[in-house]
Amino acid sequence: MNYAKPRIGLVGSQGSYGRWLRHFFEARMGLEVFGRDPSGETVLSERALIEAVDVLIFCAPIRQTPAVIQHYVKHAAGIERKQLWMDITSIKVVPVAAMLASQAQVVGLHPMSAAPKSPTLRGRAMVVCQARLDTWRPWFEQFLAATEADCVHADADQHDRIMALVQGMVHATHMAQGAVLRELAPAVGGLEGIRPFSSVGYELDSAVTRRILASNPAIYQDIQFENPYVEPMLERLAVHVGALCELVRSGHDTARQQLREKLLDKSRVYVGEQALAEGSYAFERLGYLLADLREPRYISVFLPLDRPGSLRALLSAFEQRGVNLDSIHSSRSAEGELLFRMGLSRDCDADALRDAMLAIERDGIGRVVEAAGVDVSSVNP
Ligand SMILES: NC(=O)c1ccc[n+]([C@@H]2O[C@H](COP(=O)([O-])OP(=O)(O)OC[C@H]3O[C@@H](n4cnc5c(N)ncnc54)[C@H](O)[C@@H]3O)[C@@H](O)[C@H]2O)c1
Ligand SMILES: O=C(O)C(=O)C[C@]1(C(=O)O)C=C[C@@H](O)C=C1
Repeated sequence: MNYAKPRIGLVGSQGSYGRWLRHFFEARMGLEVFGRDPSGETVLSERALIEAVDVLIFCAPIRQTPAVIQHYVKHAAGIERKQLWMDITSIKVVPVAAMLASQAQVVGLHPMSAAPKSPTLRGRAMVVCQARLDTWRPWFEQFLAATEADCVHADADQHDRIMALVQGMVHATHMAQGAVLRELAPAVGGLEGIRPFSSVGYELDSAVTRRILASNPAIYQDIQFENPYVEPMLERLAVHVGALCELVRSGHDTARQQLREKLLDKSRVYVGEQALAEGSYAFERLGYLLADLREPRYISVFLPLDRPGSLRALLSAFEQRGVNLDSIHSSRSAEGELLFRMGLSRDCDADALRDAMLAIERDGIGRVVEAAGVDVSSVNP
């Protein structure tokens, strides 16, 4: 076993996380990566893949993963004894138990986001279920540090119970919102007709719903069906929505009182004052952020030089020309490129802005990626 520079095997190497992990291990950790995937990477047989690697990672679809792992356990037949096997499945009990049937050391992982466009998992949580870890521990610690994820340790059962709430409940309620919108929105102008009426809450929920609908449907299907703690959660959800419907239908003052007690007062006490205040403030801050991002006058600039002072140089290009900025956010393009997005005040002078944009390009401060809401058509960055 090469504990210092292990060879990595990816089962499901052509999928969205498989491709991200390959790049991560090669570019961030300098490791050699081998893969197998029925859609496009079949040079190595299962057995040949196991023989070629020190660390094997399962990143296959949720529903298929337990059977895929069992298949690899059978093919390995003991040669995996000194290896480390891991998986990144959104469910943990069954895949981890399947890996434990091998003789390898075993860790279950669950990154709490889709494969990011960034090279690491910085700022995202990752659940770590250390099931059988011994000689691989030092390398494993290095690996976790390299991911830059906010790691939280749990056993597999605790993970699945918590995910019924963090994922099962959030996905279920938003899939239901999608279905209700599909049924009721057409009568009130459709989604475009509703948009100008948005509250912050609607905008946030609508973003979650659209994210789910835009993503791989198998993930959302499998999380509902494969996590055994989801069904009891759905029952509670149905009880509360059903009860609310009954209360509203009855329309009595006592029903109003019951709504307040059951769905507001009791939960308010449960959440506690401090968490309520923090959540309420987070909502307000997201509201300001959404307002800034909705601002129709803005420019987005990519700063190629990641070094102290480059933001100051950018800002001084505006300052020197008297261009007033309403907001500034570091953000990412849809392709994952780090950008500074600056909201421009309503009285922004187009000539001064054009001049600032030319200076940003000419002086090598940055690249203007987008300019909107002010006519700067004569600029040719
Ligand atoms: N996408 C997310 O948001 C996300 C987040 C965290 C964890 N995960 C987990 O990562 C895993 C992969 O998700 P993804 O988004 O990359 O899915 P994906 O569908 O993009 O990729 C899965 C890959 O597995 C391959 N595959 C199918 N059967 C296989 C087999 N028998 N052997 C080897 N490969 C096989 C498929 O061809 C596909 O390329 C899932 O278990 C999922 O729960 C996904
Ligand atoms: O789309 C995203 O970025 C997600 O966070 C996807 C999401 C989720 O919605 O919980 C979906 C499945 C994975 O197990 C982890 C995260």
